[in-house]
Amino acid sequence: MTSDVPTRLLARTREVDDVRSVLAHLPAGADPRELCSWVRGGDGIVGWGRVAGIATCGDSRFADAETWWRQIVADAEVVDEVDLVGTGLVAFGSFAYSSVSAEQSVLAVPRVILGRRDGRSFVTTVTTAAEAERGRPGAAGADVQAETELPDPPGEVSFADGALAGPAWQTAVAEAVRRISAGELDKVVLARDLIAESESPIDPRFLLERLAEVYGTTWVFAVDGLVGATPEMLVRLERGLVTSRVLAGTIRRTGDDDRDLALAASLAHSSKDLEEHEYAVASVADVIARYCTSVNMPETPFVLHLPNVLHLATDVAGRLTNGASSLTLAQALHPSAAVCGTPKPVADMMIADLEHMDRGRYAGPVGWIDDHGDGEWGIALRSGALDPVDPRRMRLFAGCGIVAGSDPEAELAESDAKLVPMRTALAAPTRA
Ligand SMILES: C=C(O[C@@H]1C=C(C(=O)O)C=C[C@H]1O)C(=O)O
Repeated sequence: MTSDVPTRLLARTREVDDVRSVLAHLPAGADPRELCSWVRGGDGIVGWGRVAGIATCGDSRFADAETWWRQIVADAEVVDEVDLVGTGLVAFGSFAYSSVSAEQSVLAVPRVILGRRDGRSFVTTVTTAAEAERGRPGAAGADVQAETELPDPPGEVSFADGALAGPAWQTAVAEAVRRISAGELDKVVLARDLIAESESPIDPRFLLERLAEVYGTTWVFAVDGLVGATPEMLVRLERGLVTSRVLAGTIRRTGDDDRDLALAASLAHSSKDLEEHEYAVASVADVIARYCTSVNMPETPFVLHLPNVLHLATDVAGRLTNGASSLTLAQALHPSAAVCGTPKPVADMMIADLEHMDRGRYAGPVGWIDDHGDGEWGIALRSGALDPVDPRRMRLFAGCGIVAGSDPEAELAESDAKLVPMRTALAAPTRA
């Protein structure tokens, strides 16, 4: 575990003239790994620079981050003149899927956070007390920079198989179906990766802009080089209200609206997809019920329309009873059956056995937490991880829930559809 605990953080949030787009203000030339984003449909927060952070791994990764954050908050001086979601002292975070992952989980406090909500914009500046004593500007309130130039595209991009080529991954899916039919487990989510290689370094700002343009109903995120547009909210905690959006059960869109409507109706009645969905909802509802009263869980899912796919979706809500933070809730909910399976321990072993890769931070919680413990943690799906050494390389991921009725060829096609957001953000038109 590495953490740089500065003396004491000073944070100040103030209202600024409404910015058209927070993403457009991410500065060019900043360290790409220090760019942070959590934006949906024009609202959200972005950050840059890093004033404090922790990197940790293993079983204790969530607890390490939570302990560190509590200390930072306890020592900090926060002046929040705005009091909206995302104001005050905020850390962005991204956690490895597995406790045995080689990848570090991170929580980072940017030097500047720019946010927008319901037409109001704000900026939070953070410095250390030591810097403030030396007269470094920051907490006193830096001006919001002008919108930056549109970032450069990464040029020609090629895609290569990651751990498993398509046919080998289909064999893994077939083996999972066999084990499910033999009664070893009910559901497992199997993922695959693709390696993207571009002509020039990949600027996360370019990807974020493109993802936000097309996938406006998703949460467009970046934390420490992990970039994506997730439609799945693991947990949001806002003033005691806990909400979660569970997705599982997917159909690819055709591009023909009439046909897509018919597909949506068939998805809502597909017993294979409804079964897959039920496992995921049960895994989330069980945990929410442990932390909340007044749990609200609709009996039937709705169909969520995204530009590339349709998902079965259920929104679960409850009122927090015990003062847990959003990060504690994320830890308790991770991994849900939407990205792991049922029962979890068997599914996790099967994932390690059949995927032949380290998921890194893909499918782990990604989001932010504030000084009250409120925050939003999505599941890092439809995403890619910038290579820490080579800025022209990125690893893209996609996975599918496998149940007894799954067909390996259809699952491969579904995983391809889930790779579309990142592939098209990187390069248009895509080429294999
Ligand atoms: C695992 C992924 O997506 C998850 C799996 C789904 C499914 O199998 O139907 C749907 C949404 C997500 O919960 C992914 O996008 O990589």
